[in-house]
Amino acid sequence: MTTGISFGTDGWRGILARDFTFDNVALVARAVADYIRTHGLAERGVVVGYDNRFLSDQLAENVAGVFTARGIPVYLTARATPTPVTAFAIKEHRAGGAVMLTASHNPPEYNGFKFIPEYAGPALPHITREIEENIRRLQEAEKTAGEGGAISWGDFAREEAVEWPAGEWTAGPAPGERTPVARREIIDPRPAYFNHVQTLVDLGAIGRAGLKVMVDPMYGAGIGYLEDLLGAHGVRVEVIHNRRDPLFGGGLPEPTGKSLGELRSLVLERQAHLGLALDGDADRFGIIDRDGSYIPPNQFLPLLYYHLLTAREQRGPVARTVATTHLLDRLARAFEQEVYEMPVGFKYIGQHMLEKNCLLGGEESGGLSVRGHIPEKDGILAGLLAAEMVAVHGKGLGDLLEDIWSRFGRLYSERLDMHTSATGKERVLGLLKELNPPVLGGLQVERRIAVDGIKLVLENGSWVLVRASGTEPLFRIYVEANSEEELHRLQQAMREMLGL
Ligand SMILES: O=P(O)(O)OC[C@H]1O[C@H](O)[C@H](O)[C@@H](O)[C@@H]1O
Repeated sequence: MTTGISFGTDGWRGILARDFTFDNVALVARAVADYIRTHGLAERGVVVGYDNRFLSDQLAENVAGVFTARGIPVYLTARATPTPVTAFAIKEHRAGGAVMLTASHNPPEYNGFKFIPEYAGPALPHITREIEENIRRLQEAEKTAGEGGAISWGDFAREEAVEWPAGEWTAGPAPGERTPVARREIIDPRPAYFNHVQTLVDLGAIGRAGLKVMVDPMYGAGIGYLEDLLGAHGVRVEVIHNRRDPLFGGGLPEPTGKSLGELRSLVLERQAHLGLALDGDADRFGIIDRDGSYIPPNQFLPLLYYHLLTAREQRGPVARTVATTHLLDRLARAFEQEVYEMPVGFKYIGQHMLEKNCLLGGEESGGLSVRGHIPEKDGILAGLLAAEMVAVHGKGLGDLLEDIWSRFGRLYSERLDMHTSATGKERVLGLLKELNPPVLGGLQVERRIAVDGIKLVLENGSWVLVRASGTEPLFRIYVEANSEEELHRLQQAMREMLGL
C-alpha cells in the first residue's frame, strides 16, 4: 500500500523500487492530472521532462501515458532535459504545467517528481498541498475498490501507460465518465531555450574575449548545453563527464567544492579562464575560478548582482533565502535597492521575482535566476553569466571578488550538515522552538527570525541559522561571520547549544 508520499522543499523524492515505484509515480501523475483538470488547464497540455537517472526515461513514459489517458495532451522531451529547460518549454508551448522526473543531486538510488505549474517555476506549497490531497483521495478510492474486489492500482498504472491511438476513448477520472485519449508530441526544447538564453547573456562579448572554459555536467541532464552554447560562440571548450552514468562515476552530481576536483585540475592544466559545472538536472551551478579555487554561491551571487548593477547598469531588488549571504544586502543598500528574505526553496524566490520584478534571485545552495528569465533556478544561465563577467571585466572571478570585498567588506560563510537519528531530530526540533539566547559566542543577539528554522542575527551583523532540511534527513547550521575565527566560534557555540 502506498503511504507517505509528500512534496518536500522541491518535489517528491524517494528511493527507487522501495517508494519510487512505477505504481506510485503513476498515482502522483493522476493526482497532478486531477489538479490540471480542476484548474481548467487540461486543454493546454503538460510538458514531461526527465533527467539521466536510472529509469527516468521510462518513468516519464509512464507519466505521459497517465496524462494522455486522461485527456491531457503531452509534450514529452525527446531526451534527458534540464529542469529549467523543461520549465521553459511550458512557456514555449503555452502548456498548463510540466512534470520533471529527477532527484536532482541526490544519490543514485533516488529518483524524484517535480511539478512545475503554468508560471514555469517550482510549485508553491498551496499547489503541492492540493496535489497531496488528491493523492490521499485516490488512495482511499483505490482501497475501497480493492475491498470490492476491483482491479488494483497496479493494473490501472499499467493500463494507462499504454499509448492509445488518438480518437480512442478510455475511462475518465470520475466513474462512468468517458474521456478522449489525448495526443502525445515528442519535442526538442533546446532550440527555443537557446534562443531565449541569448537574450539574457552577452554571448557576443563572451565570444570576442577568446575564453577557454572547462565544463562538467556531472553525467547529468545538462550534457550538451553549456558546451554547445559556448562552443557555438567561439569559446574553446573541453567537457568531462558528458555521458550518461546513472551511478554518477561513484560520486554525487552535486557541484560543490568537494566534488569538483577533476574540473579544478583540468582548469589548472589547460590554463582555462573558468570551470563551469551543473548538478544532475542542471538547475544548480558550480564555478571554478582560473586559479582552481571554488567560488561558492554565497560569493558568486554578490559578484553577479554587482555586475548587473555596475557593468550592465541595471536596477532592481534582490530576493534571497534566509540562508544566503548578507553581502547581497550591503550591495543593495549601497545602490538603494530592496532585499527580500525568503524561506529556503527556490519556489519562494521565484514567486518574489515575479511579484517584485527582482533583478536577481538566488540562494546559498546554488540556485539563481535573473529578471527576464523564468522564475526557476538555472545552472546553465548561471554558468553563462559567469563567463560574461569574466569576458566583460577581463579579470578572473577571484580578482573581481577582491574588488567587492575592498569596497563592501568580506564575509565568511559556511554550512554544516548534521545527521541525527529520528529521536535526535525530535529533540533538536524541541530545542529549536525554545531557542532564544541573549548572547551567542560572546556577541549580543539582536534579532530572532523564525521564517524557516531559527536565525539569530548578532550585534555585529554576523548570523547563525539552524533548520531541518526538506530534502535530506539532517539539520543544517549556516553561519556568516566577519572572520574565520568568529565563524568557527559561532559554529561551536550553536552546536553546543543544540547538542549537535
Ligand atoms: O535545505 P533543503 O531543504 O534540503 O533544500 C535545499 C535545496 O533543495 C532544492 O534543491 C530546492 O530547489 C532548493 O531551493 C533548496 O535550497
